Amino acid sequence: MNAQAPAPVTVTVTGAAGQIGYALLFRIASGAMLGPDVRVKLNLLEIPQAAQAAEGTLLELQDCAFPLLAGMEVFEDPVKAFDGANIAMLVGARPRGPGMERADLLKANGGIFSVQGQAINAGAAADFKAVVVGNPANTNALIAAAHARDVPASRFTAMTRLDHDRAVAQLAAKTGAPVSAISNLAIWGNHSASQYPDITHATVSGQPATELVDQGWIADEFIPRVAKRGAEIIAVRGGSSAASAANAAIEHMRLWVQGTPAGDWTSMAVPSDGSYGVPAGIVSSFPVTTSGGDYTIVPDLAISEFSRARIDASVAELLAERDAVAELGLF
Ligand SMILES: NC(=O)C1=CN([C@@H]2O[C@H](COP(=O)(O)OP(=O)(O)OC[C@H]3O[C@@H](n4cnc5c(N)ncnc54)[C@H](O)[C@@H]3O)[C@@H](O)[C@H]2O)C=CC1
Ligand SMILES: O=C([O-])CC(=O)C(=O)O
Repeated sequence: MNAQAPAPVTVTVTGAAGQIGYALLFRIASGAMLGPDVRVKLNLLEIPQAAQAAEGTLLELQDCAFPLLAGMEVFEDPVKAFDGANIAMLVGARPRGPGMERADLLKANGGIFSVQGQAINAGAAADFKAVVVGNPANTNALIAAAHARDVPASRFTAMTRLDHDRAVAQLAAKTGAPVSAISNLAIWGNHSASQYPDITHATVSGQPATELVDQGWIADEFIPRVAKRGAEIIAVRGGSSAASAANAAIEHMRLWVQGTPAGDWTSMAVPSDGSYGVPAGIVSSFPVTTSGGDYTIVPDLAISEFSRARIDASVAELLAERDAVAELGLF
């Protein structure tokens, strides 16, 4: 090893023993997220009941002999797990159990994300960046940011790249074009069934997507199919999306760190700056471009009446979630 090689990037992964964690860790260690020349140190955070399973995953990571993997450790203490973290993949969350109301779910996850926000505040690196995958992802990001007072809220984002990829794949299947021909598709709002997958600015091989599909398909098939795809996967697979969610988390962070390609954007849920009438502070999905490790909400897009109504409906749901966690004293 060259003595002057840059220090490895510390990536903290929560919920490391879960199904998304298992699909995520090996690809991060292989260089798929940060590039083929960037060494990584993996900090795996789990609850005590799952820490042994995470230790087992470490053994398998060791057995891969990844040249870029500079260290790895399992933690049960969030303060230790986030100490020096450059990047956090916040996957671990409490799933909805039998008889749990929405407020119970928000409360259980609010407890997790407030503690993790405090731990991030205590010791994360100056260039810290987080993507929240664990549901309800947008509101969990809001809670974590609120408890990390010294870290800019803009560093806490939530994942809607899976929705973005699902939408690209559906549009490709409908038009018969390869996925690589599709650009400028956007997801707005919440990572929930209220999200708005928007093809009004999308192109397929340079041609406006709206010239290739009819409005009936967009409203009655495309939007509900993408928005309810998580439930469709659960119904067909018998378990929630795992490898596709891990892939999207890698893409989210890869694009944030390495930049979006010229002429295209990605979708990320980020704290609103008031753009497009989305109240400031709400963690809502927008089309964003990225460069030099920063992101920018794409400005000045024309928003049709059809789009406006759908963005507003999803934002209303986010405001209701924010009010619910505020009532619980979590935000
Ligand atoms: N944003 C998105 O597009 C998607 C989000 N999800 C969400 O991702 C989350 C994880 O999904 P899976 O991996 O399938 O679930 P899973 O149940 O297989 O794994 C979750 C893991 O998190 C751990 N965990 C729970 N509390 C923790 C804490 N306080 N600290 C550290 N770890 C903790 C559990 O022990 C478990 O190992 C779920 O909330 C799921 O709804 C899933 C798919 C897509
Ligand atoms: O729907 C779920 O429970 C998991 C999820 O967030 C998705 O697949 O988009």
